[in-house]
This record gives sequence, structure tokens and C-alpha cells, in this order.
Amino acid sequence: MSGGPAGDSAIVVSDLRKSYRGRPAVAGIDLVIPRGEVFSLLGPNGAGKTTTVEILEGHRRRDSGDVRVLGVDPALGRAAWKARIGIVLQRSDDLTQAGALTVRDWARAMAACFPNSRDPDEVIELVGLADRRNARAAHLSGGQRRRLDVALGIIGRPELLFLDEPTTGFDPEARRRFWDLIADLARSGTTILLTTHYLEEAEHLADRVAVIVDGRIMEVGPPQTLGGRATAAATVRWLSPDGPRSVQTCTPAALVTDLAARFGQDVPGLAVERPSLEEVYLRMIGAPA
Ligand SMILES: Nc1ncnc2c1ncn2[C@@H]1O[C@H](COP(=O)(O)OP(=O)(O)OP(=O)(O)O)[C@@H](O)[C@H]1O
Repeated sequence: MSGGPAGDSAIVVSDLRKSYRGRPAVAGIDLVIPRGEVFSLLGPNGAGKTTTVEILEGHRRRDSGDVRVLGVDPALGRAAWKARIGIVLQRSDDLTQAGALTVRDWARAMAACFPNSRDPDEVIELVGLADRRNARAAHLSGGQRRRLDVALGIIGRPELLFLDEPTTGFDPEARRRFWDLIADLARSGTTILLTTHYLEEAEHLADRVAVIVDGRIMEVGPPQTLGGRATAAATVRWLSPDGPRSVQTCTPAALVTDLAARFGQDVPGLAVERPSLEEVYLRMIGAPA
């Protein structure tokens, strides 16, 4: 999923700053996201994620810093640039809630706005709304409405897709389905900037994540290695004849080899655990353990 030469970036941000009434919300962010990458912004409420994303989408003015999205300054982006971008906003208490338009009406109307759009019925099917295609958008459940938001965001075949907390309100099956859809889009070359509070979602989907706290990036890296996860001390657990045992070690492979020799067969109840993404994330944002 990741890749692209340095000169082929979807997003380049340098020293981005934005304050509200003198209070910094974004306090100097640098970011380079290559084309084709799935990149996730993580951070507590009020960290500055939405402000950053809305500046990148061209929906909010920045105070200072350089920003290029698909090679264009979003503050100056015209219709042709906007047509290359898909947006699923965090809140959608919006247009689709008014009037009598159905799911299919919305999909068709949105498809007509783009030069190379997807087939509306195919997209409705993709997001799992086929059996609700004739329902009024205003009558959908919260999770179904979110799926419609996603459908409208991808219908124009965007090169770059912004997803701000896309799976809020999804049931587990719908979330898995959505993850498959995102993985497919990424495989076909779509760059995706995902904001989420679900760490499992970021771990499943993102090539890299950035943790933002107080408008600053604390760390950027693959979710598997963030916060030194991959090399942190591991906890090895197993069932000994005397009961459950657990040992913390920096060399778990040696301990497992030793255990295997001792048991002379499969080690019962064997598990090797490194810190989870949630654990390193909570440490990074300074949350109490
Ligand atoms: N329009 C606005 N006017 C004044 N302050 C704002 C405005 N929008 C955001 N803020 C403030 O800027 C800070 C960053 O907000 P932002 O919405 O970017 O955070 P976030 O990381 O997206 O949070 P969440 O996870 O809750 O969506 C917060 O302190 C917020 O109160």
C-alpha cells in the first residue's frame, strides 16, 4: 500500500499553524504523505486533527505554513482540484437529512458531479446499503447514514480520500466490511487520510500513523513499531504444571525455545505479548495507566 517516490507526494505540510482567538489548535505540523499511502491521524479530543484535515481539504484557512495537496495549495483549490478529492466529514447532520431524496437519488446526484464517477448502484452495494437503496436518506439509522456518507465520498473515484471518523456508529460487521473496502481502494492506488479514535482501525488499515497532542505531532511511524512497540519487553505466558506463569523479557524467543525444550512438546497456553497500540498511544498522550 505504501510507496511513491519523494517527489510524488499526495500531501506535503510544512510548519502548519492555526489559532482560534489566540489559542493554538495546530502548532507547527510537518507531514509528507506519499501517494498510495493509508495514513492515520490519532490524538485525543481537541488535539487539532479536524482543524488540520479541514485545512488540507480547503475548508478552513490556515494562519501560516506551506500546504500542498495533490500539488495544489488547498486555499486556492478550484473545482478541477476538488473533483480529485473525496471527503467524508466527521459530522453529516447535513443536506442528506433534508427532503425526500432516497439513497439512490443521492448517489446519482453526487455521481453526476464528477467526470469519471463510479456506478451509483455499485457503490451502494459496496457500502452495504443495497437493501436500503430506495429508502429516504432521512430515514436511515445512524450507522447506515455514515455508510451513505462513505458512498458519496468515494463515488467520484478520488485520488485522495479524507475520512474523518468514518466508522462511528457502525456495527462490527459493517466496520469489517468498510475496512475491506478501504483496503481495496488503497490497493487500487487511492491515498487515504484517516482520522479515527479506534486504534484497532488504525492498526488494521494504516501504513503509518501520526499521534497528535496539543496541535503537535508526537511521533510518526508504522502502527506496528510506534512507541518502540516491536522491540519493547515482551510478556511470555504459559501454563506450568503448578498453574499460569508469566515472565517479562527482552529475549522472548530464547525463553520460548527453553520452554519448548523443557516441555518436550507444545507449550500449553503459550502466548507472547508486546505492548498494544493502545498502550503505547495512551502513554504518548500522557493518559494515566
Ligand atoms: N471553529 C472553532 N472556533 C474556536 N475553537 C475551535 C474551533 N474549531 C476547533 N476549535 C478548538 O481547536 C482545538 C482543536 O480542535 P479540533 O476539532 O481540530 O480537534 P480534534 O483533534 O479534531 O478533536 P476531536 O477528536 O474531538 O474531533 C480544540 O481546542 C477546539 O476547541
